[in-house]
Amino acid sequence: MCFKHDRAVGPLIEFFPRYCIMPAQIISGSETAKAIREEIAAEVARLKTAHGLVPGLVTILVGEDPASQSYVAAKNKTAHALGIHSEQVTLPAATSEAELLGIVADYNRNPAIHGILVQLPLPRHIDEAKVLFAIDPDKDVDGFHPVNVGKMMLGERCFLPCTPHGILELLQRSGTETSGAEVVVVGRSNIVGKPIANLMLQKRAGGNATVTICHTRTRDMAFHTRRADILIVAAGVAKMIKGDQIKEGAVIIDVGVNRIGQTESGKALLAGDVDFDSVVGKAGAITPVPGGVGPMTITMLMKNTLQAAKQAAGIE
Ligand SMILES: Nc1nc2c(c(=O)[nH]1)N[C@@H](CN(C=O)c1ccc(C(=O)N[C@@H](CCC(=O)O)C(=O)O)cc1)CN2
Repeated sequence: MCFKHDRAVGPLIEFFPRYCIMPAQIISGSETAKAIREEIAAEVARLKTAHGLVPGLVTILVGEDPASQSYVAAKNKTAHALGIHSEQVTLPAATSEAELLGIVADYNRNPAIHGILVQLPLPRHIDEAKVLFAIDPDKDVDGFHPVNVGKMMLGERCFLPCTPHGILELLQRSGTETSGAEVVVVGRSNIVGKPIANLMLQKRAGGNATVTICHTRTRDMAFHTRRADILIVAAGVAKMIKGDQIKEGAVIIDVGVNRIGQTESGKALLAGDVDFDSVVGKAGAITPVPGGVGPMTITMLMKNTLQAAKQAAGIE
């Protein structure tokens, strides 16, 4: 016997026999993001009244990738809704590396802009590292500059990359105990896999866990994923983790946003890196896609922009 992952059935659970499959708790990124955004909006309003300070963000988009266009639009819309000044620079795909570096240099000098975000991926002819390294580390609200990456590794105060930062918040606010837990990260990207593994390891960042990182060359992936109390999947492969690859009661953080088709109304049909339907009856808790980690990424960008503005103004 089984039933849907509908929280409305919660009160009925005690009447079900023990062999019933309990659905996982849904860790809602949309709800958590909403709560954090309210906190940010309140602080932005306070800064304006008390200090005449308005945090400023610039988003730079090169090319016409539809997903990137929608993420950048969402970033600007969210900034606006929270009272953060935002500017969008949209450049053709043929923009040269030198032109882009020139624009970054201009914003490095612009006192009204506290945060600079260059949307990734960049067209192939542009050296991504060169552009990210050109951003002033004090305005690097993506947390991708080596100064911030190094500080993060050392547990120093810095801008944390937005997706891993969002995952930390989701774990903390959902009451997930990470200290001493077996955490398995699937994926080793610079944006998610490497930083979240590092943060989960660190005592200071709140992780304090035992961490394993799996990747495309890992020989027996399921051997590792089945040991995880907390499984974080950022592999970019739709539905790759199935129910038989996880431990009963594990907390599953699904970072994947894969476009697997279209709905009847023409909207993109999304799937995570985790096969939600086969996992939800076995996991203790899970983030959905959409509505899980994604909304947290944009929210933590706003939090970093607020932090950048306060640091620039010398406000604690
Ligand atoms: N400069 C950066 N580039 C990229 C980053 C980043 O953090 N900085 N991360 C990703 C893309 N990304 C933000 O830019 C991002 C991805 C997904 C979402 C999101 O809200 N997803 C929704 C679904 C939205 C949809 O319909 O596609 C969800 O999961 O609910 C936000 C931001 C790569 N590039």
